[in-house]
Amino acid sequence: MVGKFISFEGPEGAGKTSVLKVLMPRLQKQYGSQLLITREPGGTDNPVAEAIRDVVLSPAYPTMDIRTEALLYAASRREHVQKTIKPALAANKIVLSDRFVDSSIAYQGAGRELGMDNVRALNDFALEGFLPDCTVYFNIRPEIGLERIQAHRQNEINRLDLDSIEFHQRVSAGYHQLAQQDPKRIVVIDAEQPLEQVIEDAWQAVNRVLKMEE
Ligand SMILES: Nc1ncnc2c1ncn2[C@@H]1O[C@H](COP(=O)(O)OP(=O)(O)OP(=O)(O)O)[C@@H](O)[C@H]1O
Ligand SMILES: Cc1cn([C@H]2C[C@H](O)[C@@H](COP(=O)(O)O)O2)c(=O)[nH]c1=O
Repeated sequence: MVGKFISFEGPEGAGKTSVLKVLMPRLQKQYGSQLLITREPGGTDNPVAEAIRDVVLSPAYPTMDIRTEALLYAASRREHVQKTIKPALAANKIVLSDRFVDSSIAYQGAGRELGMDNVRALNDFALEGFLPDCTVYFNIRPEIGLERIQAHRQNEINRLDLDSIEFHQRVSAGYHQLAQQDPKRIVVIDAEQPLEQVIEDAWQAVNRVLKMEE
């Protein structure tokens, strides 16, 4: 098996974490220690990236400058790629990340209106051309995702969950633009379906990539 890097993307409450919880044991059964599940901001066993996560998601800094925020995400991603993702791929592991660079282009570029191309350029500096082999995009109307979060997660709302519906609509439009621009990499699944069906669609998308070079 050759190393593969897959990212999950989508607006708040799209179901990425719920799906990962189910896919993780299935994939572990098949690939054992060759599987690495990670997330952004931050990253598995990556203290620097996790420290940046604590700052960038903290509700303690509601007035953080939006360029500072974009730079922090990119810095955390650089550390994640260099110290966690690339070494795992070099060891032929499968790396599955809950969010990656498309989150920055959609949230900071489109949502915060820094410009998708500007945020892409910032991240090009951090990533030096590195991208996932496949990105599974959980497509959901932002209102539905936010409703799910409000219903289930009253106690763990982060700073971005508190942004306006207009912000989340711009994020969603940004993701749609990304999916149109890169249909070979970004697989769109309907995240408004019942969870069991979303799990199945994500499973198919992941397996399509993993089976390619077996
Ligand atoms: N297909 C679904 N139908 C109904 N409810 C769902 C579905 N998928 C997830 N949920 C519920 O929606 C809430 C948010 O799901 P989850 O945390 O998995 O989303 P997420 O994409 O990881 O969100 P975030 O990026 O904001 O952390 C959870 O309470 C979960 O139980
Ligand atoms: C990687 C990344 C993330 N974000 C935002 C998106 C979410 O609101 C939070 C992450 O928490 P979740 O539980 O995964 O939803 O961070 C962002 O704005 N930009 C990024 O690059």
